Amino acid sequence: MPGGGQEPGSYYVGVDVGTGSVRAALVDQRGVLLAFADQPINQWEPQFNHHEQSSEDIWAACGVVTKKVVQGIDVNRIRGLGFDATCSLVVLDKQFRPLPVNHEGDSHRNIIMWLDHRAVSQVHRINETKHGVLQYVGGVMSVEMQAPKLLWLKENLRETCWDKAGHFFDLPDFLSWKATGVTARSLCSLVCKWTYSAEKGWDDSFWKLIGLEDFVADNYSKIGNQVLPPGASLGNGLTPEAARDLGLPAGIAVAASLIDAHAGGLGVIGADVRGHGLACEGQPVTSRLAVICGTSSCHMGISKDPIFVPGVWGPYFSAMVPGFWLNEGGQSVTGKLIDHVVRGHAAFPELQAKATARCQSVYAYLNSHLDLIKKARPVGFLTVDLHVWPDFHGNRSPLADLTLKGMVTGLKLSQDLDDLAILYLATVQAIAFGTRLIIEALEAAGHSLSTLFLCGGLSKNPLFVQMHADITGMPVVLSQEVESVLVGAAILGACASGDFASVQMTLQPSSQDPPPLPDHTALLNRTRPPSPGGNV
Ligand SMILES: Nc1ncnc2c1ncn2[C@@H]1O[C@H](COP(=O)(O)OP(=O)(O)O)[C@@H](O)[C@H]1O
Ligand SMILES: O=C(CO)[C@H](O)[C@H](O)COP(=O)(O)O
Repeated sequence: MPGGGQEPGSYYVGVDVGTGSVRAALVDQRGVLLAFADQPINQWEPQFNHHEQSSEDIWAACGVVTKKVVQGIDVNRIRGLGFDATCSLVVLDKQFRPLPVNHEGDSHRNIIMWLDHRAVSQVHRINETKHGVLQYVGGVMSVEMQAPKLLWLKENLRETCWDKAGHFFDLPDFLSWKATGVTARSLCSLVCKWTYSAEKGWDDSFWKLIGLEDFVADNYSKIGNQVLPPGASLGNGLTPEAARDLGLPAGIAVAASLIDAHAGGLGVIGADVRGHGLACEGQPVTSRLAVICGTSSCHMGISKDPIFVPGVWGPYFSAMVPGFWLNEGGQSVTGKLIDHVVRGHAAFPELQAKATARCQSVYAYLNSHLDLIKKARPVGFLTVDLHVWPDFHGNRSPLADLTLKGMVTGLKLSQDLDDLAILYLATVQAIAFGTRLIIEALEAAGHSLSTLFLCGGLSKNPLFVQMHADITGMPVVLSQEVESVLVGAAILGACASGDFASVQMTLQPSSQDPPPLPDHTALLNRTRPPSPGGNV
């Protein structure tokens, strides 16, 4: 992190709220991760395509992990705190108490999760308006964004939720409010999920046209009328109450947040790759595509000028890297799809027993099993007769069609461990081909990409990484620090503390010591796609 005026020995805390768990890290001023903790979080699926969480559960999990990562250190050296989270919708009443987002009236479940697809009719009507704001979400609004979910609440839970609601937050903004009492929203969440424009603000005509004129009438106080760039310092920092909840000192700087994919993008896209002979070395940062792979995969490409890519979210100005436009491609289920396919297979109990006996994860076992059965052929050739279409939860990009479903062709009557391993491989390949389609759409619209930077839980799977390199034909860079999303969150805390002037400063590779944050080393993988044997 060049040019930082930080005190020696300063620490920053990053908190990352993913779909399945909350993670925290203690990071030093060089971007080195000193401590890590995670804690699973609850999810409810009361009916098909309804996915809910609890903001109280999530806040409690934040406290568990932050207390763990600061154990045994001098907490007075902690200078800043940053949050990132999934782009789920949190609903609170006028006194900031949770409100139910379900027909059961269970106010503990007050979050409509990002992957919830209940608002199909609402998003269809929004897209039929062809309003100008849709140009900035790839031409088609996704059912996973907030406007259709808000309309669903108004049309379906008028008395129990809508009429009582005082505050609708994106989850990253809920966390920064909970920590500071400041209701300001991050430019990242409002631009990417709520149709806010960094240049023009809210568009009254959009909200009136879709039947949510209520927000215009109260000057957007329920969805945010104070907007700050990610990394900006909020109010007087951590409140005494939040400090007790999190086990951190009151008054430390707290940053305006980022969505999780954007924190991951920030954590990897500025990596210092000098000396590895990569195509992107010496090239502008716009030649890099960050791919954040967890429950979903998000493909983050930046540009100096706006690029309109049909079916790819954005262009969003300053939503991830200040001063740059962002296009965000995505696949709604990737980690979740692999888990679904593997766990649902008849041979899964056998796989689990064998992996446990070897003290391995099921994925490490499957990867070594594929090595055994590939015989003399490269692993990619095992799927010549088995193909997966991976849109089990619709297609986010570039087809932007939520009605699409998954498909498998080439099934046989046998269901043994070999079959499971090959189906798993075909699924991973199908996901990688989905990434290739997104890259092709980005490049057709004007992006010029040469290198992938992967992070997130799936980037710990060597087969997933290798298939992405093979199928896209691009080198893949993995960060030395595997928890790059958390490094992104900690960067926010470092900026809010004033130790670093801007988020952008942390991205400039420099020859000075200490090295830029994050402290990356490139791990390279360059292979060409196999011509036969490709999946799909
Ligand atoms: N070591 C690993 N090997 C293979 N897959 C992994 C590994 N670690 C995590 N994953 C996969 O990554 C996905 C979760 O990634 P994560 O970034 O934790 O998700 P989220 O942020 O959505 O909670 C899961 O599908 C999980 O199976
Ligand atoms: O829409 C997104 C980012 O814009 C993400 O898909 C969503 O936030 C979930 O992320 P994850 O898969 O890491 O849990």
